[in-house]
Amino acid sequence: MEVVFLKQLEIVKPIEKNTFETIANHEQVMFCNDPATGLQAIIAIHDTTLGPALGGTRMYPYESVDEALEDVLRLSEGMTYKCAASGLDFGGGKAVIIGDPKKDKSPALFRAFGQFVDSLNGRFYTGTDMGTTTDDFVEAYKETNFINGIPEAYGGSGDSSISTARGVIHALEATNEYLFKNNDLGTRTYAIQGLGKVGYKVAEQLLEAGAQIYVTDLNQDVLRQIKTKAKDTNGEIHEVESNAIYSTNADIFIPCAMGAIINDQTIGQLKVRAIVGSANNQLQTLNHAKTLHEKGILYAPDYIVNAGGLIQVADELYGPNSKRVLVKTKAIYRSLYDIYQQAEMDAITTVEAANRKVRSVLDEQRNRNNFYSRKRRPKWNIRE
Ligand SMILES: NC(=O)C1=CN([C@@H]2O[C@H](COP(=O)(O)OP(=O)(O)OC[C@H]3O[C@@H](n4cnc5c(N)ncnc54)[C@H](O)[C@@H]3O)[C@@H](O)[C@H]2O)C=CC1
Ligand SMILES: O=C(O)CCC(=O)C(=O)O
Repeated sequence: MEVVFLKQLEIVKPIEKNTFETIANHEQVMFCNDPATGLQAIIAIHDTTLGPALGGTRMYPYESVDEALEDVLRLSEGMTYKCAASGLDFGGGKAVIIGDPKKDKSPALFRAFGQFVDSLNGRFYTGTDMGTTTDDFVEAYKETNFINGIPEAYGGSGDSSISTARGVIHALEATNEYLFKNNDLGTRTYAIQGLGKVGYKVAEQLLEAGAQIYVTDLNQDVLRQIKTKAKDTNGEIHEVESNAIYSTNADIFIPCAMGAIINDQTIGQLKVRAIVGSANNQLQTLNHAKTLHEKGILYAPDYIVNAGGLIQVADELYGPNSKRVLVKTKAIYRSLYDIYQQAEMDAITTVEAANRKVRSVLDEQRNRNNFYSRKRRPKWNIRE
């Protein structure tokens, strides 16, 4: 027996310390592999202090597993902050599927993904993000109840990007009020990067308010559509080249595409007074918040601005109620305005002011997580 035991020990690989160091801030990371459908996905659960992890699933043609892992770790951590700052009883999680959303999708792939989500038995709820749509999650929903942001016809609350865009609009109003003492959207100019599910709706609402907007997207179809739309409004639209968006002479930059776009290469080009967008993880590093502060550019922390969709999909688990979602999304205005004021008062960056708020919410819940409180956590209306 002893020999067998030793032999077993010999074949056990040494613990890959670096992998654990990489995920050191996270509670759990799950690699999902289904050769039959080609599914390769990573689910990251950052922190469940406030409740089960919640966060969308992104599909993107990552060049390597390391790149996908880095993205999902950053995104899931951001969700912990977003849930805490929005006063939601959920923790931070996110998933990424490695693949090209234009070529690699199939109903079977999303059903397989749904099975992996189900295996977490309610530790993780998910729905759409960049590269995925509500239709994809109708497939996943066939395999698990832990899906949100599905169409109304399936008992869900529908497209969450509508609420995200609404939240961005409230954040723009709060920023205009803070900077210009006038929250009228139509009197300002805006540079929008990305006219996808969120950016397009923001652009539409700004045009309807009579604003002048500069837009860029890699997709020519959406550019054509928004220009046609502009003709029916009092607004004005100008298309700019992809990289020229950073140096556009506008009042506010609205990033609605990829993360890490505020970096050493772009920061020096910015001419705007503020950055207020939906993209997750806009700052490449925390140091970039300091640089923006020093340059006098007001930065609206992304996880405050883009919380509308999260508010909607989290609310769905109490039974969809669009009026309640509207009220909660409107609170983004006050929350952001308070962060601007707090940062000014304490002479800190807006990111630090928002992070302090998050830390106090998490600490408060940790104190409450005692022997008695565990049983009293909210019960969600999970669809059968
Ligand atoms: N959909 C939602 O409700 C939420 C989205 N977000 C974040 O907001 C951002 C946008 O999300 P969605 O609109 O859902 O994504 P989407 O995939 O529908 O749209 C992204 C758009 O950006 C364009 N794009 C990509 N790279 C670009 C570049 N370099 N220059 C210009 N345009 C570029 C794409 O062509 C596409 O039209 C993402 O960072 C996402 O994580 C955050 C919270 C909720
Ligand atoms: O907006 C959603 O559908 C889910 C929330 C989320 O993943 C996000 O806010 O990034």
